[in-house]
Amino acid sequence: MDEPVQQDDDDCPELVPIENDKQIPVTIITGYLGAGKTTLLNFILSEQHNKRIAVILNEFGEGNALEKSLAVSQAGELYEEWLELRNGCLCCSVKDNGLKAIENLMEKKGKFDYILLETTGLADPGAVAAMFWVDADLGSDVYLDGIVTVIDAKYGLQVCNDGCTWGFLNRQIALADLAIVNKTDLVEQEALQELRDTVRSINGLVKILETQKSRVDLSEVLDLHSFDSKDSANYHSSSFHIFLLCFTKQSILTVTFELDGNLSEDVLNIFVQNLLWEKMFHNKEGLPMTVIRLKGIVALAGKAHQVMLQGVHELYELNELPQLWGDDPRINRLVFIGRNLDKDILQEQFTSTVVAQEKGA
Ligand SMILES: Nc1nc2c(ncn2[C@@H]2O[C@H](COP(=O)(O)OP(=O)(O)OP(=O)(O)O)[C@@H](O)[C@H]2O)c(=O)[nH]1
Ligand SMILES: [Zn+2]
Repeated sequence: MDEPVQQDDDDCPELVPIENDKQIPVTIITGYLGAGKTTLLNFILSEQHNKRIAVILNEFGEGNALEKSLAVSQAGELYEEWLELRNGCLCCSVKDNGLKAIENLMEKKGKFDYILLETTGLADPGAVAAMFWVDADLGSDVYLDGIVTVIDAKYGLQVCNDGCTWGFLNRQIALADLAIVNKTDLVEQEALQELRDTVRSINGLVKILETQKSRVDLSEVLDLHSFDSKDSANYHSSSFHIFLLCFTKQSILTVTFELDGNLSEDVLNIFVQNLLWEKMFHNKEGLPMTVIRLKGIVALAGKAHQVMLQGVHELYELNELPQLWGDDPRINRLVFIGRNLDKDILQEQFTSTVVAQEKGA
């Protein structure tokens, strides 16, 4: 039976929305820096699903413009809203921004029937998920369908065992309904088994899938209804309570800069290898800069297309994008996330090696 529809007195008749009392499922996609979240999101969007899917990206640091352009360039005409985290501390900032983003989405309700929310690699999914619980009490238009945590098969264990970052991934695994162990092409069976055991030891209930390029069967990811029963709701909200404790990002910093001009691919490779492999650059305290995640759009000499730079720990790749520079200024935009980063030194190194060499050539 239909519930009586409540209407405001001052509603103009023609503005009354088409009745749509169906709640929209939200899947939270979480996982450490560079694990393959955006790859999963793009894979879901490109698969046959007969759903109109909205995407919300959760932002860490200052790399907004770049994150946006990366998402747009990869996923084409998807609809986006942005969650911005000013200081990187989710529990302090996600709630208001998050609800606002959802409200904005709600205004466009009817245009889509599923929401995918990618959190930053340093997000506490508990804080993000709790946002939906709060709202659920108020009779929300959305419901949390499930939390999916993407884990890097190569670097997952390293992160798990590293005291500094231990917390992020463990929280992400602890709260997951589904764990996707991605990048299985980069590891041997033995390492994979060790990772599986670690995931299982953190979360005894989680379903574990193994993927390359985050290719999953959509039925394993969407419409999980993980939180449907009251019992599981109670179980989860009590864990949210624990995970909502405020924690800082410790020494992980984001550095972004933009520089115009064409870069030589060879010299760029040398810079990236010096940074990621040789750990050649140091901050003012003399500590080596360690990059966990590197992203960029670069203009390579002689190339009409934009080129995307992607790095995760020591691995990196350069890929030509479909986008042409055209009349746009050829500006290189770079985002570095890691420890002991110093913007001035990094930018100066980049300029003196990559940009200067190119100019001198
Ligand atoms: N070798 C290999 N690389 C992969 C695989 N899946 C994704 N990648 C690469 O890993 C890098 C990071 O992928 P993203 O999907 O951007 O990772 P993310 O988790 O969204 O990254 P952040 O949002 O920055 O935390 C990209 O260069 C991908 O091409 C995989 O199965 N194997
Ligand atoms: Zn991403």
